[in-house]
Amino acid sequence: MFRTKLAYYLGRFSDLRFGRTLKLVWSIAPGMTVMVICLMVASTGLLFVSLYALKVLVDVVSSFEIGSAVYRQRIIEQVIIAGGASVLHGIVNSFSTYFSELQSTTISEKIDDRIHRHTVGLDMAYYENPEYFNTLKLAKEAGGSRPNAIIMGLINAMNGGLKIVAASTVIITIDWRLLPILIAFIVPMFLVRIYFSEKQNALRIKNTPLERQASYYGQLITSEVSAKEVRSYNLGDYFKDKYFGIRKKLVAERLRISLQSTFSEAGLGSLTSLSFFICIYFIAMGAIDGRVSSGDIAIFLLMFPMFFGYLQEVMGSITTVYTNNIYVKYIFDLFDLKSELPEPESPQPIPDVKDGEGVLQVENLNFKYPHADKDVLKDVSLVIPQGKVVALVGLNGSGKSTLIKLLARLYDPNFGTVRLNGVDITNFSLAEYRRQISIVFQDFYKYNVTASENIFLGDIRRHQHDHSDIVQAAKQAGAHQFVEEFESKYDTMMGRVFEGGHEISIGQWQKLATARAFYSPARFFILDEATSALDARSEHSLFDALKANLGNRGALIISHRYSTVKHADYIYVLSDGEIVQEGAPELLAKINGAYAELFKIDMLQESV
Ligand SMILES: Nc1ncnc2c1ncn2[C@@H]1O[C@H](COP(=O)(O)OP(=O)(O)OP(=O)(O)O)[C@@H](O)[C@H]1O
Repeated sequence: MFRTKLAYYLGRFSDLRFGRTLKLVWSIAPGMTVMVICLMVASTGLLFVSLYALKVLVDVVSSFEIGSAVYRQRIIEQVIIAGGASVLHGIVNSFSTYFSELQSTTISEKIDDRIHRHTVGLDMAYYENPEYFNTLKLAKEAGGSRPNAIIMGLINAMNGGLKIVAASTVIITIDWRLLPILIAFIVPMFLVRIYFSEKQNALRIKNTPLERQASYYGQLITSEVSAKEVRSYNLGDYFKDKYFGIRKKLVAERLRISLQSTFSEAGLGSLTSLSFFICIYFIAMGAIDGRVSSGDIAIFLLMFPMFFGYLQEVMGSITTVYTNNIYVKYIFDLFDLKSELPEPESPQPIPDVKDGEGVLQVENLNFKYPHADKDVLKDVSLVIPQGKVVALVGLNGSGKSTLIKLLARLYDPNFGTVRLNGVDITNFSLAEYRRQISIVFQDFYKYNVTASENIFLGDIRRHQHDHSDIVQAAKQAGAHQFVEEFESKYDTMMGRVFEGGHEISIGQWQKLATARAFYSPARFFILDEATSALDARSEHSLFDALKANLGNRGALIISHRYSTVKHADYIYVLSDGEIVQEGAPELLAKINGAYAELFKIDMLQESV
């Protein structure tokens, strides 16, 4: 039984990702790592020089001969060596601590940066997958400290090993039998610690989905996004109970293992005292036989707690390496995830066409969400020419927003093609293509930054905030007037998350999001219910501005409002993922089809 467990844990060691972790850390801070190792070795060396000088000092004192000048000289020498080495040890130790902290901070910041960079590069399909969120959570938790903890664990284990070798040499000179006694009593403690550390880690990993659930409920209680609903429906206690229900279960499981571990440690701890007295027995016998000097006894009494401490240091470091390795796996698992949207090896430039001839085109598109079982889009084809406003209408769930995600290349279709100016968009670099399309999403994001920056985010490649363009975009989107009314105008912080911020209405947020899209250099605008929160006058002005400033750009608008879509140049009607009708608005209004069915009531009201 014990052998099977041992084989299991040793097997887990062979699974360590030292190579990859070392490479990762080395690529980030090579010089600093060398420096930390050198300082640690120097500090250990100095400690033992000081200890050895002390032992010699005790031996010299115990072989005391009154009035001997040589004797006096030797005492002074040993005191100077021991004192000097001890002072230097303290200084080197302080620098070693500082450089270790510097190294670990640099490494965790850089790994955190890599995790964020990698995550941003992953495509939307991962956001459909709870497994991905588990990996991301564990990787983010691990990223800050664990790779460095492995390296520090390895360095500490080496350093502790050095100290043990040095201390063993001293102990062996007293009586060689002391060493196997000490080791035999301490190794079981090491194995027990690894065993419980493994148990705690396995529990953490098993409970990650539950932890995510608990933190989701925690967020519902504390986040500003849910604050209104939680209060108006009195959901605070309801979610709090769910949150604490899960937390209670998680804490109870963790504490149960901690208690088992405490019992085992208490039992094994008494073995340590036993080992001390067995050693004392051998030393006392040695003293009677004249093999052990007073210096030996003094140094053993000094050495025993130190030796025990070093062994613990090594055991602790190996446990640290072992534990952290389990979590580091998730960083590498995350780094190994690749975007499933292929980028061409040599991307084509976006083709320029004559004014007014550019076109964004969808051909026979079929699409099913990953993990879903039915097609959301079926054989969809449509054309958005430059200089025109095209509308896409349909009932809730008919597939309009999904089509936009494909136009933004957040997903690739299962079948069919999206073309820009005649070229399949998979031939362009993803970033370059996405620059051609600016979208106001139905669930656009409210950035708590200044009004100016909210718009600037539409084209961050312009290195400096081009204020006149920002104002122009705000005017087109109808945002200029309300921004100008703030004391700090465009420098006013939006939202209430940060000091001095101003909350604005949902319609005003929507105008800022639309200004962001207008600020971008895109050739096509896509507005997914971008006017849903606008009052009738603002909506009318927005479309006037859109048409007036469209120039050679094309626009696709999605709306459930007749007042919006009736001004489009061309309309597509989507029903259950299929285009069921298309044509000019006035034409469709006359035909008794899906379009007329959608806007029957609006049309009637208008004709009254
Ligand atoms: N991430 C997803 N994974 C699986 N199915 C999805 C996902 N997002 C949307 N769907 C499904 O795809 C279908 C189309 O959704 P979509 O959001 O495109 O509709 P829509 O026409 O934009 O609706 P609305 O007018 O309500 O905005 C719906 O049946 C929806 O349940």
